[in-house]
Parts: sequence; C-alpha cells; structure tokens
Amino acid sequence: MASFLLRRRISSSLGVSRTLHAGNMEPIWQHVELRIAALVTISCATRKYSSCAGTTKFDFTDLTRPHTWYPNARRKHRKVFLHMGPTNSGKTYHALKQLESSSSGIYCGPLRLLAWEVAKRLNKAKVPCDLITGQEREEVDGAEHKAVTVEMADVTSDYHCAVIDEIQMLGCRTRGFSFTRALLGISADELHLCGDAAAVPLIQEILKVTGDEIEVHYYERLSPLVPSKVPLVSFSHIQTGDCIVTFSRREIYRLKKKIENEEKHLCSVVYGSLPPETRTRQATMFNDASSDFDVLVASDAIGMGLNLNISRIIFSTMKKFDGIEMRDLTISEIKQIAGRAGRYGSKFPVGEVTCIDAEDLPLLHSSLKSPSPTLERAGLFPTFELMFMYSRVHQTNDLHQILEHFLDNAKLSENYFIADCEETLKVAAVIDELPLGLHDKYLFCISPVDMGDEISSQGLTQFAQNYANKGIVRLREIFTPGTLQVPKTPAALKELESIHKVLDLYVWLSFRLEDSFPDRELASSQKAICSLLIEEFLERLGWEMPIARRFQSRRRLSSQLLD
Ligand SMILES: Nc1ncnc2c1ncn2[C@@H]1O[C@H](COP(=O)(O)OP(=O)(O)OP(=O)(O)O)[C@@H](O)[C@H]1O
Repeated sequence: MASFLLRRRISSSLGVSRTLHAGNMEPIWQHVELRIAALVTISCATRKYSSCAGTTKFDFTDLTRPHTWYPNARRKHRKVFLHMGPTNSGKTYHALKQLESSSSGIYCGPLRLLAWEVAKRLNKAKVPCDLITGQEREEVDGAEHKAVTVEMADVTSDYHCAVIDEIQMLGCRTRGFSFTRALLGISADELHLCGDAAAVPLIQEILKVTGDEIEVHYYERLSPLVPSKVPLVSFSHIQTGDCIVTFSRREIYRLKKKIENEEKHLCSVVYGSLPPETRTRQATMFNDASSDFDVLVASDAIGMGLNLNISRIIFSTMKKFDGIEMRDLTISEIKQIAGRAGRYGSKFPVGEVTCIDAEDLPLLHSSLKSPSPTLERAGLFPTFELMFMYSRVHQTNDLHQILEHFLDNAKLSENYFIADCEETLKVAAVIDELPLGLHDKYLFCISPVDMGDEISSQGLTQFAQNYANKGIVRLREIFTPGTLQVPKTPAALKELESIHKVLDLYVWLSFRLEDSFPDRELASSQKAICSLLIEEFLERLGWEMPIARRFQSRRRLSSQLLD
C-alpha cells in the first residue's frame, strides 16, 4: 500500500507529552491596537488599584467583569432566546429557521460537522452562507451569513441573528471559555441559544449584567425514547439499525469483528480520531438503506454532529476512561448518547436503548429519568489583549510565565471558572524556546494539536522550529511521499490517523500564519490521500469484497496523487 512517512527527525528533547485541545480560536490580533484602547478605557473605569507611589495601575488579572470585554455587544440591546430541551426536540430546527429568515447572521457550533451541515442547509435554501472553521474558509458570493465553529465566532461584526448550539458546553473544562466568549461577545439583535435546560439558571445569572432581554422556550422530545427492560445479552440479537457504543478504538474494532463473525450484519464505525470526512462517509453508509452496512459501532463521537438513522442504542459499557481514571458515565453523557436513537423524521421514529449486561440497566434507567445536574459555572480565559498588555507592562515575551501569572492570580466572579490550560502550558514551554513573537506563540498554543499523540506533538514542534528559523514552512521538508507497507494492526491505523491530524494542524496554522505556508494545497491533497488510506485500512479489517470493489476507483486516485 502506498503511503507517506513522517520523517522522525525532530528532537524530542523538548518533551511534550499529553493532549492539547485548546480549540481553534480565531486570533484577534488585527483588532488589538484599537481594542486595547477601548478595553483600557472600559476596564480602568471599573477597577483600578494604586501603587505605593500613588500612580494608578491596571489590574490585568481582574476577570470579574468579562462582559465589559465586548463593547460591540454591550452597545446592543440583545434579545436572547433560550431553546432548551433534550436531544431530538427541535431546538436547533427552530433557531435555524430564525437564522434563515434574517438579513444577516452567524451560526456557532461545537463541531466542524455541524458548521458544514448548517452552511449546506442555508446555501440550499438560497441563503448564501460562508463556512469558517479552523481548517476551512469557504466564502460564498454575497453571503451575509456564516456558519462557524464556536472558537471562530466573530465578536467584532454586527448581525441581525446569531445561534449558539450546544450552549451547555460553556461548562466544559477546556472549551467552555469559547462558548462564554460567544455568549457575551456576539453583537446581534437576536441571540438564539440551543442546549440542555441544565444551563438555564447559569445563563440567566451571567446575562443579568448585560442588559439583554431573555426569553426561555422549553421543548419536549419529538419522538419517544424507550428504555428496554431487557439487556441484549448476546450478539446474535443484534438487528438492523442498532448502534453499539463503546469507548476505545480497540473495543470498537473487536465488537465490529464479533458482530461480523455472526455473518448477519456489516458494521460502519464512528469514533473521535477518524478524520471528519471518513466519519461522515461511514455515517452515510450506515444511513443508506441500500448499503449492506446496517449496524454502527461507535464511541460517544456520535453524541453530536451526525444525522444518524439509529433504531436502538446499546451501551456495551457504562464506564469510560476520562484521561485520568475509569469512571461511570455521567447522567448528561448517558442522555446525550441514548437520545441519538429514533430521530424525528428518520427511518426509525421510535428510539430504544439498552445495555449488553443486565447489571448496567439500573444506571441507564435512573439516568434517563433524572434531570441533568444544573450547570454551576462557565469557562473563562483571559483575552489575548489582556495578555499582550501584561507582556508590555512587565517587559516579558515569555508566554508560559504570562499564562501562569494569570492562572495563579486570576480574580473571578462566582459564575466562572478559569479554563483548564495545563496542556496549553506544555505547548507554551516548547514554543518559548523559539525566537517567536508573542502573537505567534499564542497561535501555536491555541492550535488544535493533540499533544497526547506522539506524531502530532512532534509535528507541531517541527513546524514551529522551521517557522522560527526561516519564517516559512515547506510541507515537503516535513512530509516525504514514500512507500509504507501498512501492517494489519491497530497501531498502523493509529499512525495514519495521527498523520491526518498533523496535516489538519498544518492547514490550521497555515490560515493563521498567512503567507508563511505555501504548501496548503499539498497538505489538502495529502489529507485526502490519508483519509482514503484509512478507508482502505477499514476495508482490510474485514469488509466484504463487493464493497471493496467500490474503492478501486479511490485507490487509483490515491496512487495518482502520490505519483
Ligand atoms: N417542526 C419540524 N418540522 C420538521 N422537522 C423538524 C421539526 N422540528 C424538528 N425537526 C427535525 O427533527 C430532527 C431533530 O431536530 P433538531 O435537530 O432541531 O433537534 P435538537 O433538539 O436540536 O436535537 P439535538 O440536541 O440532538 O441536536 C431534525 O432532523 C429536524 O430537522
């Protein structure tokens, strides 16, 4: 099989080792100068302290009034609509109707897949809509609408209508601050928030100080979700439309094999580290009634973003490893995953949910009956402007030191927590070794790099070193087309997925570092090859011949691209 090798010539002496997913936040550098003036004026009026010498100093670490960071939004009298309810209750449908009928608007979602879907839907309805995510920027002539990933939310323009989807994610340890930024910062006449009712009290509390008008709408599930009284027990009871949920790649492939060994069903797979294009193709095959792939084996990556024709969700386990320990799934996680069964208007309008083992049923039943625990606090992170001002006043360009200073000294109101940036600090430690400006360092720190993945972390370091040395990065110097006999092992598949992640990261950085990355197209074509190779790999893991033949043309395409 043709593939390409990642040259392992990066020194690992900088030793970064764990997962970073600070998201793909849009840099706001171009507005820094202007906004510093505005920010200092606003914030200094609210909080100052005096030094012994009697001169007045600005307390950069005072984050108690984050609503004052967004003067554009504060000038508006926003009408905020909360669309709250369980999954599959029509919340997003109603919010998107408003977006579609407004003269200008922005949709902010937690996933690229969701932004894609909304852009596609609006364009189809003859409402020109741009798509802006960390990895792509598709501009449509005459567009007054944008569909973006939440980190890309634009807080400097004015809109008639804005939608923030899955707003309960403002409580997320790592990405919550981007939802808070969008909630406080988007300047729109109408702001529609879709999500779990558990977020209502917190949002009401946060918006008390903004002068916005709030209206709450509660929704009920559109189609029934029936928890089964009996467990699955045996894989011989698997039926068309079933989705088995488990939480590791290894388990996903083990279960796929087990089900296919019964010779009654073929399984599509969906999990987080599959490239989005591959994930979408796998979902499409599962949804397609004429395809032989009638069962899905998936991780909790199905919880958001994909439209799936699932009849029954089957939990293979109610425990998951969260990076630190094995723990029970939370009520919210169970409801979000179970809620994917029986989507309104789909082939299976009534959803069913069960577990493989009888002993897991009580937790499943009790969770489905319980309300999700109320959200207590929203994520917050200092803006780049605050860090920049701090760096000027304290004459330091050391991002790690600046971040630590903010973390150690941040003053917060009771509605907020400071975002978990342990991983960001690890990237900062690497990047501070290089001769880069503060803004470039900041970009590397917020890039969507998976530092838990060895190839990804090496890729980031190598990119940053090349960039710092020459101010220019040529992909050809980092990736070399070559021949790799991919053995039929999960490790080889993991390697391909990692390479795809690195390419994704390079495209992300290329958008941010502007002209310094001339190989963007090469990265895109190599990404395409990579997803094809992953698909071929999936095929090798037990797909039947009739399906394999469908990939012949793709294989030809991949070898042409490599030539
Ligand atoms: N009034 C309606 N008419 C036609 N289709 C609808 C209507 N309301 C919802 N739907 C469809 O039902 C499905 C579920 O709706 P929607 O995605 O809005 O739910 P949701 O509550 O936002 O769910 P989730 O939280 O899972 O995204 C979608 O396919 C949507 O297009």
